[in-house]
Amino acid sequence: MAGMVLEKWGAVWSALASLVFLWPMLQNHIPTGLRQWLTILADKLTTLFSPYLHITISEYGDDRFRRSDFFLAVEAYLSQACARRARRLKADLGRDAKNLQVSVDDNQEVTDDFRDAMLWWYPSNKPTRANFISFYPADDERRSYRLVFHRRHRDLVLDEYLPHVLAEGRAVTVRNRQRRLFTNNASNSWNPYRRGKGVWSHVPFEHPANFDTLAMDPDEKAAIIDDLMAFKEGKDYYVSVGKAWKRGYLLYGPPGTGKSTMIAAMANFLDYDVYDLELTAVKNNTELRKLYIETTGKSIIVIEDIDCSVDLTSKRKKASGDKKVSSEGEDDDKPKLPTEEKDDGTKVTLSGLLNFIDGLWSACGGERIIIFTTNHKEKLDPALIRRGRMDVHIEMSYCRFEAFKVLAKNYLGVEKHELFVEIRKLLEEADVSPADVAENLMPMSKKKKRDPDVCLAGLIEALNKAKEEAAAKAKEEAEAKEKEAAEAKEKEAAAKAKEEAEVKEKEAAAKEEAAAANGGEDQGKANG
Ligand SMILES: Nc1ncnc2c1ncn2[C@@H]1O[C@H](COP(=O)(O)OP(=O)(O)OP(=O)(O)O)[C@@H](O)[C@H]1O
Ligand SMILES: [Mg+2]
Repeated sequence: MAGMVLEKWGAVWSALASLVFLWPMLQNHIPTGLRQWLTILADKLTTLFSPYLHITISEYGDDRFRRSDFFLAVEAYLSQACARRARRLKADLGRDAKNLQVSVDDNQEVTDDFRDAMLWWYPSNKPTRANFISFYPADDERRSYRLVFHRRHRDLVLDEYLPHVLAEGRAVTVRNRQRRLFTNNASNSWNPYRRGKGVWSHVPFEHPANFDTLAMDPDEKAAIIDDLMAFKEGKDYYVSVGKAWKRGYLLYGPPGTGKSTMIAAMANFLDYDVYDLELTAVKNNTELRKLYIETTGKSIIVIEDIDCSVDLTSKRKKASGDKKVSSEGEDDDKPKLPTEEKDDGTKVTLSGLLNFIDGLWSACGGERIIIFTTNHKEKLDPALIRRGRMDVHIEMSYCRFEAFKVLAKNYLGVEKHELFVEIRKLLEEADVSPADVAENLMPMSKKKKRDPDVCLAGLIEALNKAKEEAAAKAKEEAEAKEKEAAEAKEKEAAAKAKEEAEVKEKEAAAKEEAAAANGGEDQGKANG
């Protein structure tokens, strides 16, 4: 008996299973017209009986290139502004990892009211490719939010509520923003699922540098701050002159003069994210462009030691000639690029980099600052650093007295000291980097114990040493030059003497010949 019942149910299950299995095929056999009509009918019935309207906001727009700003705003709005109304919350450490941040849990519906209108938000995760297994969820999940509301609130929602959500969401994002330091290099090594995708990985940006502690000429510093302010608030200006909202800075100078520190100070001053672009890790121009598109607005893109990253010098003709090939040449196995570039082990070309800085793509997505640093400005291709690409050239030079005063104030808390006069003189005579000066002012040994007298005396000693070394080096160089000059002179003299001897020899030979000829003539005459 039990067996019979089981058998019956078994039959029902298998019938159901085959229906489920066959449904997609059956669907194909219903004529398209009928199917459309059925869909419309179903929609009509729903609208007739359900007074609710739906709006869907999906993560990626139609272009599928960047995440939709509106989606991000909705996410922020829901996680913050509506958190109190949700039942399931999640908590995390917020900005600076100090305060707790509570937000709506994933997949939790949220109710909101706006001017007495009730609205419901439903999040959804839709896999884009159902039969594709990936360990990296962000890849094949497409998220969206659905907003449901009564149709009598239609105008209210479209005209007022959604703009309100956008504005509020953006404000929340700004408030909660933990500034980040991105790199394109780490992604290739530590996360195997992202290997080779050319995306950025990030850590919180926590560099403490700021313009107050940056040692340099006060006037130059003020000019830079002015420039940054003008940039930050210059949106309308850039629109009015028809330029992309971006600015390039070239920081050049010897090692240890504060180039990297300056970048951190700029980022802290502007409250921007930093993208540290490691050019040697970029495969080709296409990847470079991809990296650029993935950066967000309000960011500083940095390429440190640009002269060392890729050999971009003196290849411009070659590179721009190959512009088309290289910008589309993603295929690694096609040896289309010039051989010099292959030697570097990298295929980012100068033209690719120029496009990166001010090509059409560079205007996508908000304000950006691009900074190059180098120790050898003269090695760079003029095209790369011409105004318009690198708008401001900032020289970070050796420590002079004005810069020293800032360091003394930071490290020792002194603004005046009797030793300053001597230090001033020595700083004019010796080229030392701020990093060296700072090292001398930093009382690491217990003996110094932050005693300004001891530290400054130590600095004077170091400066004197640097001066002597510089003098010795200069002397050595001068001697070498002299020696070279003397050798050259000697060589010249020898060459001249040889030449003269040769000339003399030739002359003598000519004379002899003439004499011989004369002798023959005389003899002839005598014979005649
Ligand atoms: N102008 C400066 N003001 C304050 N501190 C400085 C300055 N220059 C250098 N320093 C100190 O020296 C250290 C090294 O400086 P930084 O890394 O900025 O030099 P850099 O110019 O980037 O050198 P490199 O060319 O070798 O990259 C920093 O930790 C910083 O504390
Ligand atoms: Mg540096």
